[in-house]
Parts: sequence; structure tokens; C-alpha cells
Amino acid sequence: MNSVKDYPVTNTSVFLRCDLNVPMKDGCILDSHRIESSIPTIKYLLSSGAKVVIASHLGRPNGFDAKHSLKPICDELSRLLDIKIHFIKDITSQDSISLVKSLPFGTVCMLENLRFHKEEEAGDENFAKILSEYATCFVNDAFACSHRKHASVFTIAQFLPSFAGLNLLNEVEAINSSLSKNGKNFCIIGGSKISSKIGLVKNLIHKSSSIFLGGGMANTFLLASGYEIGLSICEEANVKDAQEIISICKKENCKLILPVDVIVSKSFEKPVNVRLVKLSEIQKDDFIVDVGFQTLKLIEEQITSSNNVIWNGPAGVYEVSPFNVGSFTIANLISHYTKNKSISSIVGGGDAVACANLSGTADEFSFVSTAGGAFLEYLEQNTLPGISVISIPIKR
Ligand SMILES: Nc1ncnc2c1ncn2[C@@H]1O[C@H](COP(=O)(O)OP(=O)(O)OP(=O)(O)O)[C@@H](O)[C@H]1O
Ligand SMILES: O=C(O)[C@H](O)COP(=O)(O)O
Repeated sequence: MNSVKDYPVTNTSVFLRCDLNVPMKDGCILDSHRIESSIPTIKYLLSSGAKVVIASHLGRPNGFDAKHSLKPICDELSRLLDIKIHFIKDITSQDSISLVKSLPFGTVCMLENLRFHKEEEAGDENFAKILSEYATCFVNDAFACSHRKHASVFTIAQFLPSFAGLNLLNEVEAINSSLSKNGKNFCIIGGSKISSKIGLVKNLIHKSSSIFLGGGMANTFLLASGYEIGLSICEEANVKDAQEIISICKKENCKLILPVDVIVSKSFEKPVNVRLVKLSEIQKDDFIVDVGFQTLKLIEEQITSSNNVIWNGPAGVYEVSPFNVGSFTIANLISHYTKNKSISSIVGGGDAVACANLSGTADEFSFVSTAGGAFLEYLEQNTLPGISVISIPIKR
């Protein structure tokens, strides 16, 4: 992959696609991890004498919507970098392009939310061409939306020489090395639905010594193995997929670990008659809401006999206390064994990263991905559209 460091950027204008799609409430930024992750590339470009035109989306607006303006994020980035950032509201006007062109090298601009224009998500060529007029090269640092074939991520690469930013390179390097061929790789996959992760799990089997499947998606496997799962979330249509995954694991010599005990409650939304039970003790009116302690022990044993641990998806309904104990324990175990240097670890996906943050362990992982959907698609396909275009020849 072409790195931004392979291209002489002194006295050039760079169109820098970042993913600054951060959670916001009432105009306040709730988590600035993605903003902070974009800083190394911006600093690198500035120190090399480039002009930087930052572009991003925020949320999923339907046309212009002041609530989704990037202005608060522009202000925060300006504060973090301690520099002025020119904010460009009307991003498709020739006046804006001329204004940016007239600014000296070494300055930074930020374009208003790309998704205020429907052409962005449509991957529209004309829109991408207009964006390309802001700069003489394109740097994609937006790993978290590189699974989208959008104009500023994918189509723009037709018009400008294209490179990967430092954040994107870090993400790819961290994921690739967490699945290194020589190491013992252990994947912990949870979340609600197996249907959304079948491709991911099948791909990971080939790269892992062991896989733990937990959360709501494990219920389909328990059903496939003949257990009563009560009122728990389950996808009966995917029982065959579950059986296939079990048999691929056997064939590929990948140890498949499923819950051996679970926490059940009579309600899914709040704790009612909560019990720790063996699989054979689940009742018809129970909801499985978390994994049990024997299961957590199996997970710990596997972590201690692995070199790399990769985690996506919570092991239980972590939004409701105490159904978060399993997911928080997993976060603590991974961080503990990362700290004592026996493993290297990576966590990705919105909810698993939220568990790492809520349990106060995120800083202790070897790597926390900025991505949700893109992290899963990269694990599944080993590339993403926004990455594959970085090396294609340009049309002018
Ligand atoms: N036993 C369970 N029953 C029902 N839902 C569960 C169970 N265990 C976990 N979940 C739910 O799974 C959801 C998260 O699943 P998801 O697959 O979306 O995770 P993720 O991949 O980390 O996140 P994202 O898709 O946001 O990147 C949570 O809302 C959680 O409550
Ligand atoms: O938050 C994300 O996963 C990325 O910013 C992509 O956002 P999207 O799912 O709205 O395309």
C-alpha cells in the first residue's frame, strides 16, 4: 500500500479524508478517539510543508442539518493542534476552491460534512472530481469508513495520486499482526447476531488456533447442539451455518469454545430472578443475558496459551448492569495479560470498544481500532474498497 511518507508533500495541497464521525450530544463531543487518531498524519503533513484540506462525514444526515455540522469538531481539532483551521461551508463552490488555493502552504482547512451532499454516499464521479480540485494528492486516513465506496473515500482516487495516512496504516498493521501466521491467535467474538458475522467467523477460523463465540450469537450454536435456550435471542434460520462453522473448526483444527454456563434473567431489560446456571438448567422462560464464570475461566485459559488476542462484540447485554460482568471481565483479562506482556491484543467494533472504555481498560490494549463496520469487513475480506483504490492508476 502506498504510504503518505512515499510522496514528497512539500508545497503541495493534500486532500486528507479522515473519519471524524464521533459520538455527539447537544453539540458536545462524547468521545474524541477518532479526532486524536487523525492528528499524527496532520502533524506529519504540516511538518513536511503541505497545505492540508481535511474532509469527513458526521452521522447520517439527509441533506443539510445544522446538528450534523463539523464545526464543533473543527474547533476541537483546532484546540488540540493549537492552530487556526479555516472552515469551508460551501464545499462545492468554485469560490471555496479558489479561496483554499489562495491560502499559503502550511495552513489547514476543514470542509463541512460531506454527507450534506447526497453525491458523497452515491460515490458520484462529478462530486469526487470537484473535491479533487482542492488538492494535488489524496490521503486516505479514514480506516473506519474505508468499507464505503463513497466519493471522498473511493471515487476520488480516480482523480488524484492516492496514499494511505498514518492512522490507516497503523490500523492495517495492527490487525494484520494480530492475526500473524506464526503466532497462536485467539479470537473472542460476541454480539447479538450470528447472521451478521458468519463470513467473519468463517474467515477467522483459518487464521486462529482458537475462537470463543459468545453473546446472543452463541445461542444459535447452543440450539444447534440441542440445548433449551428459553426466550433468548436466536436465529433459527442460521442453525445450519452454526453446524457448518462447528465442522469447519474441527477440520481446520481450530478449537471452538462456546459458553458452558450462562447468566439468565426472567427479563432482558432489567435483572429479574438472575441465576448462574449450567446449560442443562436453562428454563423455558429464561433469557440468556451473559456468560458464566466457568466460561470466563475457559476464556482466561485460552488467553494465557495464546500470543495474540483479537476481540469483537460483547459477551452479554453489557448495557444493563449486572449483565455487563462477562464483557467487563473479558476486557480486564485481556488488559491484564497485555500489561504483563504475555499477549498482544486488539479490540474493534463499536460495542466491544465501548466495553473496554466503560471498564476503564481501553488504554491497556495493544491497539484499539477506531472502526466498527470497517474493522469487521477488513477481518472478513482482508482489504476494503478505500484501501484497494489507494494503488490504482489515476484518470485525468
Ligand atoms: N445474550 C445476549 N442476548 C441479546 N443481546 C446480546 C447478548 N449478548 C450481547 N448482546 C448484544 O449485542 C449487541 C452488540 O452486538 P454487535 O454485534 O453490534 O457488536 P459490535 O460488533 O462490537 O458492535 P458494532 O456493530 O456497533 O460495531 C449489544 O447491544 C449487546 O446487548
Ligand atoms: O462510524 C462508522 O462506522 C463510520 O464512520 C462509518 O459510518 P457509516 O456506518 O454511517 O457509514
